[in-house]
Amino acid sequence: MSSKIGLLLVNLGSPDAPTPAATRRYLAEFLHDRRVIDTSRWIWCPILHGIILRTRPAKSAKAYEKVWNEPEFSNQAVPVKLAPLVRITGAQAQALQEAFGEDVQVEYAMRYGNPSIEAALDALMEKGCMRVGVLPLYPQFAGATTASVFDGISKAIKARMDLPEIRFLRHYYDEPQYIKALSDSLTDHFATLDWKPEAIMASYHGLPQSYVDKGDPYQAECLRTTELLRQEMNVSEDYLFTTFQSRFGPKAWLQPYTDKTLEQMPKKGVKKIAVVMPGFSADCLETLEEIKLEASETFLANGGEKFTAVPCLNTRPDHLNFLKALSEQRLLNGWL
Ligand SMILES: C=CC1=C(C)c2cc3[nH]c(cc4nc(cc5[nH]c(cc1n2)c(C)c5CCC(=O)O)C(CCC(=O)O)=C4C)c(C)c3C=C
Ligand SMILES: [Fe+2]
Ligand SMILES: [Fe+2]
Repeated sequence: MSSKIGLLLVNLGSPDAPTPAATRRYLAEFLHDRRVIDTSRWIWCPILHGIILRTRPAKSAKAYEKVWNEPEFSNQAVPVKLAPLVRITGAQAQALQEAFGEDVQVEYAMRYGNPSIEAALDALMEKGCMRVGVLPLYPQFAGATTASVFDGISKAIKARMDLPEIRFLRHYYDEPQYIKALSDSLTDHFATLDWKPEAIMASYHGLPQSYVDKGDPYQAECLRTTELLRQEMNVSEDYLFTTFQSRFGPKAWLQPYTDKTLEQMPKKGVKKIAVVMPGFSADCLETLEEIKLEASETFLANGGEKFTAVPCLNTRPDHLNFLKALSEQRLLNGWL
């Protein structure tokens, strides 16, 4: 007898509330993941417990507070009291559920915090889904994100006597429909401006350089994403280029750094810039606070005149159509 089919969307996760206590719980789970921080626990745990978890939660909670209700949604069932990333991922899951109808049960989960992977898998199995496709919502593969979702799935099913059949998507950075949606999102966003960007910065979340040196394909996939977008838009390397944001700690991360590049651009004659963030499938702290609020200030304080952050693909119809086709073709094929 054929069982029901489940689709599980997974993204990174956020605190349950923009408070120091909730942010501390979230950061403690996140920053204990060896895929995220590979330093020996003898060295890392004293730093994490003694310094980071004492200082960063209050600072991060303030940052979350600034963007908690952004972007505003008017007509969705997912409550506004959730963080932007969780809310948008919930809205994506809801839209995909409506698009699939009875054929596929769609749930969403966060790698850290709530709703947990365990709860989402429980929900799918309770609905009788013994075939589950897992779609990590990271276009580019990284050990710290995609592989960590794989670990999260393994951990969630560890104590189960019975398992569903599970398929896992590794990345989708080079899918033509994704590149086209990015390009169209730029066109649509530029149509809302009364000025024309002189350059577009494609800013991706950073990663320690050492992870790439040990074989992580993330940097190459980010560079290729920008190249494909450049081809789609028919623009030059000077006009559309890659940088890496969200550096954490004293080690070298992937370069060029987004903030340092923004400081230099006005001196090089670029005074009007747009930033697109193709590595984020939903707006979150790193796009709304770090780029839309902080990076724009950096650019303007250094002689820039106009700055705009392009919204992530979020619940754009072309993004949802793409995620549906991607799931059908690369996860659920032969099951439907
Ligand atoms: C400390 C190491 C970190 C690595 C390595 C890292 C990789 C990485 N992260 C994302 C995507 C997101 N990260 C987000 C927040 C965030 N990231 C780190 C640290 C690392 N990320 C921290 C400590 C935080 C929390 C916020 C803070 O205190 O600064 C988010 C947003 C979460 C939200 O709630 O909105 C995303 C998304 C990728 C893609 C990646 C590697 C490629
Ligand atoms: Fe610890
Ligand atoms: Fe991160």
